[in-house]
Amino acid sequence: MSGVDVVRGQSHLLRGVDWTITPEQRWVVLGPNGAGKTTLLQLAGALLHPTRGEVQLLGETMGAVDVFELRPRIGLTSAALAQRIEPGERTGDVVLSAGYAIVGRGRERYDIHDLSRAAVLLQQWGVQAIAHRPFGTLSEGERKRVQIARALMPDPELLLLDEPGAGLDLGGREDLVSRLSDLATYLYAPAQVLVTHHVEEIPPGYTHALLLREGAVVASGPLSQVVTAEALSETFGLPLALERSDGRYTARRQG
Ligand SMILES: Nc1ncnc2c1ncn2[C@@H]1O[C@H](COP(=O)(O)OP(=O)(O)OP(=O)(O)O)[C@@H](O)[C@H]1O
Repeated sequence: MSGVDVVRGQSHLLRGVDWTITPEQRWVVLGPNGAGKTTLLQLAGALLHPTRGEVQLLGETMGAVDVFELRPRIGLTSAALAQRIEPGERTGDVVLSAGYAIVGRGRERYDIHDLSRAAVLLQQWGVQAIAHRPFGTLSEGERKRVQIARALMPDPELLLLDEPGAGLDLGGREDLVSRLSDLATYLYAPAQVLVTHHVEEIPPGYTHALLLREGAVVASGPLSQVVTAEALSETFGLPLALERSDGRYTARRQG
């Protein structure tokens, strides 16, 4: 992204964003409510065009490419997408049908490669035992893992995760962080962007961070240089103390 603005009416949702992601990088995007994180992810997911500036995705320039060709190359999970999944849909089919970029299993034909890839992903994300159950009967943690398995099904080149830790209990969060950490360090995994409000959710193995406040980038670059008490305090607008131990971060208000 180069000099990107997103403007709606009088509001600047994003202003002057410059951001480059290379395939081996794993980025965390941090910022308070309303900072523009979801808007940034929609740009990265070819779901939104910038008002000004240029967005290049997977070698294509937005505005000069058919977004319907680009979108299957990008895996995305978000609360908005999760709401579109039919509660009665069989969990295994939620993952399987992603190969066709549809929600729910229709009359498509799945070959043995689709079926075995879905089976591997269900197993990797710990939801194989509940693959027969309707999606609506799953816990929040199980749903989050199914959505990530679904996003990975088309073997995307870029994986975008919008607040996958939201609504999870401590055990669910820790399980998710550890699975995301495994995915981050897997050599053939896609480039990854994880949006979160909480430094506790940064998976070990993530390499870079972008901090957003009021639509503007406060800092971006290698994780250890960007996720600092000073930069986080500026981003969230309150004095914060930060600790790092075994690759995990914790933050609390200072004073
Ligand atoms: N179509 C729109 N018109 C006007 N303002 C909008 C529009 N869409 C989003 N906004 C505003 O833009 C700002 C950024 O929204 P966005 O959802 O990107 O933030 P966010 O960082 O993801 O927030 P949260 O952490 O609460 O999910 C918010 O103040 C939101 O109200």
